[in-house]
Amino acid sequence: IKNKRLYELAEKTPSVKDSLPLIGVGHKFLGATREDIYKTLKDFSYQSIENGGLVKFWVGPTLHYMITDTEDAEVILKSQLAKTTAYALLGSFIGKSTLNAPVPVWKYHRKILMPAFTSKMMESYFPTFVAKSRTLVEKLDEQVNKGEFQLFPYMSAYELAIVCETTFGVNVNCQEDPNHPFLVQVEIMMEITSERIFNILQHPEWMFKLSPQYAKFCKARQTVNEFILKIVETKREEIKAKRRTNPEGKEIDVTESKIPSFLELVLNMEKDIKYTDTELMQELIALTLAGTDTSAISLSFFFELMSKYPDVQEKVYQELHDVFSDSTRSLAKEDIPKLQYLDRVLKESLRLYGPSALIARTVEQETKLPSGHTLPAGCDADISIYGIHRDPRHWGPDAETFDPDRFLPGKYDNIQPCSYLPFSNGPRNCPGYHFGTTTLKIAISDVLRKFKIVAEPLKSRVPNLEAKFDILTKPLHGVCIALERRK
Ligand code: HEM
Repeated sequence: IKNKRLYELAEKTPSVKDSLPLIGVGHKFLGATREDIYKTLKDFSYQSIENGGLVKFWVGPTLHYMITDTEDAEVILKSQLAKTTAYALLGSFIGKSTLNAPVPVWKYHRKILMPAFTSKMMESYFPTFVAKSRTLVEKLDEQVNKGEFQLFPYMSAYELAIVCETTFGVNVNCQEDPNHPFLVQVEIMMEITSERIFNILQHPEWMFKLSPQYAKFCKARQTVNEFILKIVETKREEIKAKRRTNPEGKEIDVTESKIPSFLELVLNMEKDIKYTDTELMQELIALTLAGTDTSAISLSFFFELMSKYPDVQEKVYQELHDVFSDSTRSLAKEDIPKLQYLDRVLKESLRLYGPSALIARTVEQETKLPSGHTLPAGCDADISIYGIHRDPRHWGPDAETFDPDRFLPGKYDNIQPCSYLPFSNGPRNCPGYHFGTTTLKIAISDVLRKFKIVAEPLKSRVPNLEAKFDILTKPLHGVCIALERRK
């Protein structure tokens, strides 16, 4: 009786195929591998496109809508800010932080976080981005002419080094070891949690505790927590050492002239900011996850595409050569607008293989959508970025084709705002957009000037790269490429 309205409205929308009474599509997820989950979500996205942008499915008692209509997506992303149970499960390691917190907590966290992403901060981060990219090139150089190797760990270590030094103000030397324990253990937690999201039997904490993965999860969480706590302690000590008492007996920070990192800002204002030690640790883990994995995946898919399409790689290289000539200097801020082709290739790579294939919101108030459908309060609205980025209505009949020139000025100008969503949209969009794209462009410009990325080229312009659902979309078997040094 309580859910009468929900059932009434659900009846009005077509369902995905193969839905069963009571369990809905639960059977498709139970015991499924992360590759199977990715395939099922892809399949639902295509069914949503075929149905004009919206399709429903039940996972047990929870009603979901898979949305690929861009105007509907915009309304949801701008009006519904609460995240779903799936994000709450991330709470086992990030508590209630910016990424997944309920709306009132999120508002507070986001306000504290945003000063770390101003353009002044971005400028202050630039030298760190460049230094870490140089180290990345040095590390990759060790792999030249040694055959195929896994690229992803190098990309993760590069992005982790950047996040730690810029937002925490600490150099963690993780590029020395691409299999850094923090990165390995974070991956384990993400794997276990993504399987848990689609296994409703493991949603209650006590059931999860009985599962065989729980011990492995706890061990991984401990390593990650210790890594972050050590950073906080190091920083606290540094700040203490730099504080002096002025003649009026007031404590002053002698590092005032330097732009403080996010962590320094928080620790300097500890009396005003209401974070407990655990909350601060969890917020930092969330920030590290949000900043490291997304960018590392984006870079890995980008380089994989370059290995599959050598002609595109060559054009990127030619453009870099036109801008830098034979100089070995790194990218400067002023070079970015000159690299128009690189920008198009990166946009196209993020369209087809962005790290977020799906974002979800809980619909808290009944919402009428521009398409005419009404979503009931209490359902989950799943915005399929995967589907929106491949919908022929926005991207034409060749939507699946890898074609950077679809982003040429003139062609791209008329695209609707929510047709391109690698960084989401609305108040809970990605605050790290500039940060992320700048780290990507610096690494790409350094790596592609120094090396040719080699793998078996693809004959088809439809890449069909294999992927899996690990909360984010990751390459199924990593990215295996070889490197040749350019003359
Ligand atoms: C290519 C790189 C990146 C991509 C594609 C990306 C994508 C996204 C997307 C799609 C969301 C929305 C998630 C959702 O609604 O469920 C998001 C949120 C977020 N991202 Fe990024 N991101 C990237 C880099 C970064 C970086 C470098 C940082 C920080 C250093 C960052 C910090 C965050 C945070 C804190 C949120 C949560 C925002 C909120 O809920 O208010 N991201 N990102």
